[in-house]
This record gives sequence, structure tokens and C-alpha cells, in this order.
Amino acid sequence: MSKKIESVVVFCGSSPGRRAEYLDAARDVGTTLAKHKLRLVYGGGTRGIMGGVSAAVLSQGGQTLGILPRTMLSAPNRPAMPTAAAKEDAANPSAASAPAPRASQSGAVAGSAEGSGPEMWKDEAQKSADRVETILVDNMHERKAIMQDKGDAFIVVPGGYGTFEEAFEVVTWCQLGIHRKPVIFLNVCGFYEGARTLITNAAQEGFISPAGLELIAFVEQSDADKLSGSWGEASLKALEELSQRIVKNGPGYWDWSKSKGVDTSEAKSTRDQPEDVTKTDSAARAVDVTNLTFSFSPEKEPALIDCNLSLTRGSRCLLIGANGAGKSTLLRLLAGKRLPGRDAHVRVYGRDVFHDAPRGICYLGTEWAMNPVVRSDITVSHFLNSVGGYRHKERRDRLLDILDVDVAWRMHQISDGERRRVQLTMGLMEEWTVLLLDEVTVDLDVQVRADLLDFLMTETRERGATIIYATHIFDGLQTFPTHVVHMQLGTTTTPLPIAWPPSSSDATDALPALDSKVEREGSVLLATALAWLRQDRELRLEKEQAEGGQKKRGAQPSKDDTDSSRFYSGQLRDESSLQREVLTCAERSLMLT
Ligand SMILES: Nc1ncnc2c1ncn2[C@@H]1O[C@H](COP(=O)(O)OP(=O)(O)OP(=O)(O)O)[C@@H](O)[C@H]1O
Repeated sequence: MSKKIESVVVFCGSSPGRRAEYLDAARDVGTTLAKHKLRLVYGGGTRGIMGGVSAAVLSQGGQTLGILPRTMLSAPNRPAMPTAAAKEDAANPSAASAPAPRASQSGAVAGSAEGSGPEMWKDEAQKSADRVETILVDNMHERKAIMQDKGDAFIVVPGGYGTFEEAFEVVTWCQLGIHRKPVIFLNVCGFYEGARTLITNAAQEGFISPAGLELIAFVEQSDADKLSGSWGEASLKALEELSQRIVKNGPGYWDWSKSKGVDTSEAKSTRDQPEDVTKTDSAARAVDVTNLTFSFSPEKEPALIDCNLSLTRGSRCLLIGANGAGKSTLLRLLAGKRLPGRDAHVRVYGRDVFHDAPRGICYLGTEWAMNPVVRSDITVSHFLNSVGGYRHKERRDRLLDILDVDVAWRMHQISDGERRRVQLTMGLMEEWTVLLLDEVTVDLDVQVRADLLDFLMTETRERGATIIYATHIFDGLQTFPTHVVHMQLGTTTTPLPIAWPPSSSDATDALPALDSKVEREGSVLLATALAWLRQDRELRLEKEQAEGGQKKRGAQPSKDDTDSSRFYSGQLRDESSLQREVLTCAERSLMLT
């Protein structure tokens, strides 16, 4: 088997079909995948053919990755399966739900039609947590995109609409050049004869080109017979042959590698290559932002104006500035989460972060903790596995110790700080080259925060990783940064970050005079930050004066009194009929109470 194929997607349904041969073929595929140490990628269900193939993989010690829409996980009471399917499950208990479906009082089978109810997480997944990975997604489109991304080849077994739809979509994507991965159909008991006729007809009528016909293959009973009747072995052989043919036939209709939304096999393989961007010509500048101006919308004032940030490999840079100064915006732009203007120069290791981002940019922001997915009823252990924790065991375990995380915590029953520790474990366990931290240590206790900062410093020293950290908490940070950047009203105040700690030889005008403030504040860093924030406020007030002659924030002495003060002083009574009405209602309710 080609080494390039490591994960195989099996498109199949949650019904076993009427013939035992369908399920047998699927189980044989599962057994063969495990035997060849190929990971199964599938819909994540436990019933019907999905159940058969995944149970076979797991029973042989193999690995599965299920991609499951959340709706299916949280909808445990769908109606009973069709009688034929239920009977088939009963006759083939190893292929049925794992664990076996519970019958409700009405006789319906509990668990979604795909058998992906909560029991699957609690029992089966827990038993073999390292081998069962499940990714929860919001919708079917996401499910298909991830399957396409995670799989290196596709096997289509007999199934219904969902199976057809998934299969023809990946064939179409192969034709378009979005990926170049083989797709084969298992023609068990002639199930796909109709599809073959349809495709041949489309080719004869000029809708599918001869090259298009070369994109798929049908595996027949005779192919299986040649390999001791194994549909699995015949499938792998067909995938290998087809894969070589597709690669030989070129890239497909278009080059999608420049497209951000789609993960092409070319783009993916580029990213998967162990290219070390830190050793390229542009290694001198791990991060390079030049004269960046950015507006959230054309009618709004820019949130960033002429920002500059240049950092060498291994730097630890603090972004310091008042609320609204633009720190988060800058970090999000660096993470490629927002599209800067056409001429913007926002690069990491010489690559444009939006169009051609290098591997290893890790962004951790505050919004994550509010995501409902990370507040669901699963354990930390499952959560971390579902995001690939088993692939980074060593670092994951180190972080679990540093961040003092209990893997038995349930994600919906933990404190904000505990959830933050899980986020940090998740985000940091894969090696990163550039880490963008947006105030994510705010709810950590002091000890955990100190241990985490030590870990981050070690990462920059030993691996040359680079960190940009926006924070308002300067406790214990005195020795952390190698650089500081002052952001003021959307701009960076110096063309280059200021080296930290400041030495007398490179004393810079950019640093405020501190005098006795250091003693009062306890640290040069905190005193510097405070002095800058005071400057920021003064500058803002000056700007507001210049623009309108009046300060915009805080108490507004020159403005009219508030409605409530006017109301209680009686001034409001004659202002308008609407206000009179409001007043009457209010008076009435006051009388009633
Ligand atoms: N989604 C958005 N749409 C429009 N304006 C936004 C949006 N997000 C932020 N802004 C504006 O951009 C400016 C910079 O915000 P940003 O969040 O980058 O500041 P910050 O320095 O990170 O502040 P804080 O310290 O409060 O996190 C602010 O004036 C803010 O009102």
C-alpha cells in the first residue's frame, strides 16, 4: 500500500441494507484498514454499515475518526430504524450500535438514526479513547469538508442518498482539482450497476469527459475473489492503482492552492512538508508588519493606522495599550482571521498570513471560552482527543501538568479559569512557530500563570518560537518580554519594538520618564505601562477637544439632565404626548406598588 494513503474515508449509511453481503463487505473493509494500519474516517455513527465498518476497525485495534454534526449527538430520540435495518442489526450484533440501542417505551430505538447519541461518547469512546477520535461539527457541509481534508482516499460502499451525495461531491472536487484523491465504489451484489450506467450515459452524451471517467473505479466481486474474497484488500489495491493514475493525469481543471477556503491536496501537501520556515531567507523576521492600516468598514475610522511590527525568531513581545487601542485587531490580522487591505504587508516568516500562511501560527483569544462546543457535556479527555491530542502526547501531558488540568473534568461543569487551562492545553500542545496570545491568562490563578509563562519562555529559547502577547496584567511579567510595543489610538508608537528590559545604552525617547513611579508601582514594566496609558488618555482628550471641543467619555456635565432626573423633577410632564403616556403608566405602576 502506498505510504501516502494513511487515512481512508468510507462513505456509508446508518442502515445495513437488505442483504447481509453489504455489511460483510463493509466489515471486511474495516478489518483490512486496521490490518494495514490505515485510519478510518467516517460519519461517526454506530449503526448499520457505519457501525459495521467502525466496529470492525476497532475490534482489530485500528483507529477511527468520526465527523459528527452536533445535532445528531444531541438528538437522542429519533424514531425507530426501519424494520429491515433493525432486524439486520439484531441478526448481526457486532455491527449494531455500540453499545446496543436502547428501546424506548414506544418501541422506538433510542439514539439518533446514525447511533450517535451521548451513550456512544460515554461508553465506546471512553473504552478506547486513544483510538476513537470524534470531531463535532455544526453542519453537514463542515462534515464533508473535514472528511475530504482528513482522508487520503475514499471508498463508497452501498448506501442511500447521503452516501451518493458525498461520493459524487468528492469525485467532482477531484475533477475540479480541489484534491486529487482516488474514489472507488464497491459494487457489492451489483449495487452500483445503476450508477455505472448513469455515468457511462453522461459520458456518451458529452457531459463527462474521458478524463472524467478515469477519476473513479468500481471494485467487483471478481476483484475480491482474486484476493481470497476480501473486499477490503481489493479496495486498497484499486485505490493504489487509481491514485497513481490520477496523479499521472495532472492537476485537474484549476489550481486551487491560492484559494483560502479549500484545502487542496497540493496546498495541504505543501503545508504537511516538514519545511522549516524559520530557516528560510526571511527567518530574520519572524513577524513583519509594515505600515498597516485597517478599517472594519469603509464608513468607520480605521482601527489600525500605520502599524509597524518587526520581530526576530525567538522574540517575546508584549503589546501594551489602552482598551480599544487595536491590540486584538492586530493579533487577529496576524492570525489571518481578517483580510487586510490589498496592499497590506502582514507577514510571518516572509509569507502573507492571509493568502499563504505558513504552518505553526497559533492564535489564542478570549472568545473561545464562550463557544457552545467547548461548553458541552464531554470530558476534558474526550475533548482533547477529539482535537487530536493523541498526536501530541508528550507535549499534551506536559501541558496537563503545567496547567494542572484534571482530564475527568466535564467541559460544561468547570470554572472559567479551568476552561481556560483546557484551551491553553489544546492550543499549545501542537508545536507552533508564532504564538499570538490575546489576554488568555487573565483568569488563571497566579501559580498556573507563572508556570505557563516559564513554559512559554522555554519554548522561545529552545525552539526559537516567537510570541506576541497582548495583556493588561503585568504582574510577574517583568522578565518575560524581550520587546514591548506601545499601541496608542490604533497605531504603534515606534517603528520598531522597544528592546526589553531597557538598558541605559539604548535608552529611547519612546519610553516615558519614570522617576519615582517605579518604586510606587513595584516594577518598571507596570510603571511604564501606566505612564503610557496616562499619555494615551491625555492624547485622546486632546484629540476630542480638537474635534468637537468636548470630551466624549465619562461624565457629561454640559449635557442635558437625564430623562430620569427630569422625570423626577417634573420637567418631563409637558414634553410630548408620548412622554405623558409613559409618565401615566409609570405613575400608575407606582401607585399600584
Ligand atoms: N468587530 C468590530 N467591528 C467594528 N469595530 C471594531 C470591531 N472590533 C473592534 N472594533 C474597534 O476597533 C478598535 C480596536 O479594538 P481592539 O479590540 O483591537 O482593541 P484592543 O486594544 O484589543 O482593546 P482591549 O484592550 O479592550 O481588548 C476599537 O475602537 C473597537 O471599537
